[in-house]
Amino acid sequence: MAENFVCVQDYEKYALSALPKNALDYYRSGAGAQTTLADNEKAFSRYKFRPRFLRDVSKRDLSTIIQGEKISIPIGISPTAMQRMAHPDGEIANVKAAEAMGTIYTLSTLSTSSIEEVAEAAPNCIKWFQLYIFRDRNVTRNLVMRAEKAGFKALVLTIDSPLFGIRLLDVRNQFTLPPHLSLRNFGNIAHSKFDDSADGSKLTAYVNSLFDDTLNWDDVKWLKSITTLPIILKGILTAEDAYLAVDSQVSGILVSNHGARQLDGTLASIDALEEIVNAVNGKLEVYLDGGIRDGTDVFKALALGAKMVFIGRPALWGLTHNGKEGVKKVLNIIKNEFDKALALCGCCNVGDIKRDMVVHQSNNSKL
Ligand SMILES: Cc1cc2nc3c(=O)[nH]c(=O)nc-3n(C[C@H](O)[C@H](O)[C@H](O)COP(=O)(O)O)c2cc1C
Ligand SMILES: CCCCCCC(=O)C(=O)O
Repeated sequence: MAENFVCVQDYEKYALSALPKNALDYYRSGAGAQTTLADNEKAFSRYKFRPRFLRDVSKRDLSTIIQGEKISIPIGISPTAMQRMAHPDGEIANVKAAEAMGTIYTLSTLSTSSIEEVAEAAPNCIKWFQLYIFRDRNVTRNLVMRAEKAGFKALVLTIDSPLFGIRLLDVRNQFTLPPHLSLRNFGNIAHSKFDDSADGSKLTAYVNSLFDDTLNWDDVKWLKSITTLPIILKGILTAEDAYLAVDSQVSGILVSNHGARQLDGTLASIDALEEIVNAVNGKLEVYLDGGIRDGTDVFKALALGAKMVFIGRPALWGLTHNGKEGVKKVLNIIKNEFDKALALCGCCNVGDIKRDMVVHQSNNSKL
């Protein structure tokens, strides 16, 4: 019963019991030994609050401005591929939930609903389109043109995936897309299906055959030259790359380790955040995803300098339970927890959140 679901973990537990193994393992797994997967969540608990009191927190406002657009909560949806494995309505349910909550939805290139279907389902949602760069640049160019035409407001270029991370569960399961589903952005062309004769994960074979592992900063320039949409670089984990992002005049950085699915052993994304925030020094907006499971995590990320956060798996768990309503409920749970954390730290809005309201447990004398 959804009424008994009071936290993200309740939805996760349900998904673990309800999803077929092929889909569940694909959604939940991380790369290699999955140390970063665990750390993405655990790392948040190493940051402690320094709450302020006696500040009248009776009137609160959770809204914020992102890329010039007002959103109701600083919690959006990150791109996750193939959402119809979780629920028959897949991306359509997810984007409608984001629309109902007044926040941003990011559609994956590898979606099981097309750009146009998603745009039509939620015309009032602020939608971003996540891009992978294909060897055949015309494929990517065509996706960009379609996203622009369909009213998407930004392009999220994933830079951490020139090739596919090793996810052992997918290799063992020989992961593939169920036969009734396809990658809907590619119509009937070969790109819409995996090659089932390949060994191991069929997604690995797909990516290796079509994605461009020569991806480099010139491709960012190229992308800028073919679009007027703001470009967000997803996957930056170091100050060095953050400086290059500023130089390349993109509009934002999403600090992310791809939900720990690409390279095991990177920093948890919350631990990488501050170095990047300091490097960009306000020259572009910085966001974070990875391991957000609770509204207190949202507060900590904002205190460390993120303008907003995004969730990947929690939305998939909500979707698995009951489509749009499940995702809405997950967003509402995190929203409510964030609202309480805000008030209990002495803040009325996101602008009140200050760096010194959070301290790393290893560093509590050096604020
Ligand atoms: C099942 C799954 C599929 C994903 N697919 C994509 C994708 O297509 N493009 C992309 O840039 N990131 C993808 N990601 C990474 C997410 O955008 C995001 O970075 C990550 O899920 C955030 O971590 P979280 O799941 O702990 O919230 C995927 C993640 C998962 C779990
Ligand atoms: C090169 C990585 C492509 C992975 C495609 C989907 C995705 O991002 C994920 O499974 O994670």
